[in-house]
Amino acid sequence: MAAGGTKLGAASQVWRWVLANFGSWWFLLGPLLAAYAPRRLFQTYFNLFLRRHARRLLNLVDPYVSIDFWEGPPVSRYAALEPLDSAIASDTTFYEEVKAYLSSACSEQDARALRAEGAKEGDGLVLSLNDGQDVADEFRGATMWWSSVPADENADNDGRRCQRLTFHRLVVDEYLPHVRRRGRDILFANRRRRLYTNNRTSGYASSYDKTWSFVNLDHPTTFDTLAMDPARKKEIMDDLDAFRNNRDFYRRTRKPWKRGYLLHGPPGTGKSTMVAAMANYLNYDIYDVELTVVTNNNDLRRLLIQTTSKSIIVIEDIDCSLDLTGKRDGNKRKKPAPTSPYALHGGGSEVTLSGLLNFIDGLWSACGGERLVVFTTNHVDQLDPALIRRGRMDEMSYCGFEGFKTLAKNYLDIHVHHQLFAAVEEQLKELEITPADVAECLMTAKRAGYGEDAALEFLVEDLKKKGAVQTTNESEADNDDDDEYEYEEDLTRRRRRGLQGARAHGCLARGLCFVDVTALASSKPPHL
Ligand SMILES: Nc1ncnc2c1ncn2[C@@H]1O[C@H](COP(=O)(O)OP(=O)(O)OP(=O)(O)O)[C@@H](O)[C@H]1O
Ligand SMILES: [Mg+2]
Repeated sequence: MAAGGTKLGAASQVWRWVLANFGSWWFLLGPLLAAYAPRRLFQTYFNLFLRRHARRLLNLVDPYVSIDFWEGPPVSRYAALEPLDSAIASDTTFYEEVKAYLSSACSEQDARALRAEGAKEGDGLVLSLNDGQDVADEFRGATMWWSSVPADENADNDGRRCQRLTFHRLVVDEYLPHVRRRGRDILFANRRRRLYTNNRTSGYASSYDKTWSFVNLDHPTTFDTLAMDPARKKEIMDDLDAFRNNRDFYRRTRKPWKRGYLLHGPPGTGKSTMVAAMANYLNYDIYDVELTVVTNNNDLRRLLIQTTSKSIIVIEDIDCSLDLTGKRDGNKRKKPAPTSPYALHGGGSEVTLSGLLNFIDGLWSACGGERLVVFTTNHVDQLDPALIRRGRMDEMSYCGFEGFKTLAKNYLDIHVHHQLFAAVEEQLKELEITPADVAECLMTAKRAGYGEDAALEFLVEDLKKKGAVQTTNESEADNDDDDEYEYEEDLTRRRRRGLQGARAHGCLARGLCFVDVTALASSKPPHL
């Protein structure tokens, strides 16, 4: 934004006012003409002749045009200049985008009379021009003038307010999309984030069905409080940054702007926590898709098409919700058990993983959205390798010593080294334990009112006990492996073992891994 816009504009403002009102000077003749000519004749004369000539004269000397942006639904033809690819675009108007854009202009300018309003969502303040004020905005070397039109000038428009842009007509096609994008970013940053969940679908599309319900998202987890190896954490954050900042790359390569993750690991290793950290880091909404209440691929399509940009679409426990064989030749799912949620629809859900991936690739190639798709599972080995080419896979041992240090900071407020850390490190080397279990242990110590030393001693003792249980469980597991392989039985058995192991004894944690679901993100920015 150019500084000193009001000074620069004073002379030219007067001159523009004179020119802009030139046509209406002829109106001074109005009373005379009205006295001696019939009223209709006078009006025709005024409209067809004087105004047209005044306009021509004005065009000769003034290369500027102006556009008014009215409060309310979009009124300018420029509203359709680019696709509505923002989460807030669907429920905001061009006027609001302009106002948000000008709020940043106003705070940088020396405009003297501003109007402050609370943002529609969130706790932010939106500053806007007070009536009669103006600011100048510098864009690619050209100056744009914004002014707030006084309410009484808009008497014929239901008292709605209006922001007026005066500009050189050559730059409008680039400038207005820039204003919209920047305005949307500001509105987006000020909004309250949401956690959406899908409602049960009826099996046939109806305009009365409410597809998504939401609550405000207020999850405290950030990457700072996430217990994992710092180097891996940084890699993931860099990956997210690269995704967010590579809009042009995705546009240039005609790839849908999306990225897929598969988070897998035993219960309690932090998969859901990671999704919350991602949402907080990117400032995205979360769409938590419950596939078991989606009847078929049509309903799924309807669901996904209503998600907005800048969002994370999460499908938890795909091993429990989808046909994981990846077969593309029809529905190969086993007949659901009577107690299964699929049975609720009579014929069972027809949604398949391959159908989902195909749809996501196909449809979202057509809409330029900014979306992360995250799958979670406890049984990654059940996925068809053809569906998941492991372009990038980081395995992390869940509660490594570095992860533990984060938990010690979160739960015991220990920010520097402690003498008992060495003992904890020693135990963690021997033991595969989930952060959830370490966190639970520290919480127990906290609830008992232990100080730092006592809490860490309690943890070391607990880890020793869990180490002993883990050794026993592992030898049992070796015996189990000799059994004949049966998918259904194995799934149940391993789930039971996983719950007992990870939740009760903290064992068998092999770590959360990040795998690119390359069917979702078949093209990556070159630097990744
Ligand atoms: N890496 C971690 N960092 C910090 N806290 C963690 C981490 N992992 C787990 N926790 C704690 O354990 C709790 C359970 O973790 P979470 O629900 O994310 O596990 P999950 O892997 O999604 O388990 P499930 O497979 O059962 O869904 C969380 O509320 C959090 O407090
Ligand atoms: Mg979870």
